[in-house]
Amino acid sequence: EEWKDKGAAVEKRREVDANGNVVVRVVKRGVRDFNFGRTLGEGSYSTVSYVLFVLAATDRTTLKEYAIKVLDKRHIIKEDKVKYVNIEKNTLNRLTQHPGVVRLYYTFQDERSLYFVLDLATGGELLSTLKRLGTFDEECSRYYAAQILDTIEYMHSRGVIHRDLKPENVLLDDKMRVKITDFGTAKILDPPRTPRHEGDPNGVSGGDTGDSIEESRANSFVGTAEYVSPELLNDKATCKASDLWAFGCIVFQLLAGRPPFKAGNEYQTFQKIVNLEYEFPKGFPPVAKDLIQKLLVLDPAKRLKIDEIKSHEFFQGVEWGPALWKRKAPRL
Ligand SMILES: Nc1ncnc2c1ncn2[C@@H]1O[C@H](COP(=O)(O)OP(=O)(O)OP(=O)(O)O)[C@@H](O)[C@H]1O
Ligand SMILES: O=C(O)C[C@H](Cc1nc2cc(Cl)cc(Cl)c2[nH]1)c1ccc(Cl)cc1
Repeated sequence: EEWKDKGAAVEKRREVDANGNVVVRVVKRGVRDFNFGRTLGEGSYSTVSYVLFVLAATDRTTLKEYAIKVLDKRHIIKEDKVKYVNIEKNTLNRLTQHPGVVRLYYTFQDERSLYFVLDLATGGELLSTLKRLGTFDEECSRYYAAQILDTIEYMHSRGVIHRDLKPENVLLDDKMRVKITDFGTAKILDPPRTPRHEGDPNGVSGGDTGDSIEESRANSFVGTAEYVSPELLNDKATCKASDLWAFGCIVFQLLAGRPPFKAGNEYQTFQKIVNLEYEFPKGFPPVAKDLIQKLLVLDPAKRLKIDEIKSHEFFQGVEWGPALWKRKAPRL
């Protein structure tokens, strides 16, 4: 069927030419500029998912490989998800300078679909690797946890709270390096319009701080049960520390092979979270246990900050910054 390409995206690239002059190359891309290949994944077609599928695709001009996420316009409008799509686009456009975030190159549309052209993460989901191996040893856990934490630090520095961090949303590239995805439910902390009252270390924004309807709708979002923070359950508030609660759950899960809070149904899982009901399996490494106990703290203001986590004994010997992304992934 002829895909009449309506809105090609335009990307401006600054390059240096043979004579050393900086030139700005305008790159226009649409559906017809790609050869579409294998299916990488299907949208979960759960309530939030408006994703039809994610396909591998090759740029016909540069032969570079991408992942192209195809969204169904009709479904988005019917499910009233326009806001999520535009949050995903705006968030990804703010997070372009870090190896740990799936990079967005172009967006375009035709009459039926919207397209996100993204980094291709050929290593699949961290969750799949974890399920295959059962648990990670300490060295592997440290490597993946460090890259995830470094990426969370970058997101927060750009005023973005992910709000749905979980092993399914941590993809791996061809060098088994972390690529965090799924920003449709992220929160962008725009510069405070009104002076926030003291004691808001992380700019907590909740339904009752007089947020606009839009924001309170965004706050009506609840992440994935096992990783939801107590503050979201108690007062519908999300803050940067909520991502660090999820981080604590992920570190636990890498070493234990299961998340700390898991019950027969969502309601029971939520009960365990707000009552901090979890226990470590026998033989759980004590240093990791100490770190997790300082992350899975009910009061978000009392949770370790990112700098304190980076200097925790669990990350002893980890070289933070660019070096972290140059080292070879430990053999799983
Ligand atoms: N950049 C990518 N590279 C490779 N595979 C990807 C990429 N983005 C997504 N996928 C695969 O496609 C699947 C669906 O994509 P995505 O998670 O964005 O949609 P979704 O509707 O949010 O799905 P879910 O709700 O299951 O997370 C993912 O589970 C992942 O396996
Ligand atoms: O910002 C842009 O580039 C323009 C559009 C904005 C936009 N146009 C839309 C049309 C529909 Cl039907 C639904 C949504 Cl969410 C839409 N969002 C756009 C196009 C593609 C993608 Cl992936 C996101 C947003």
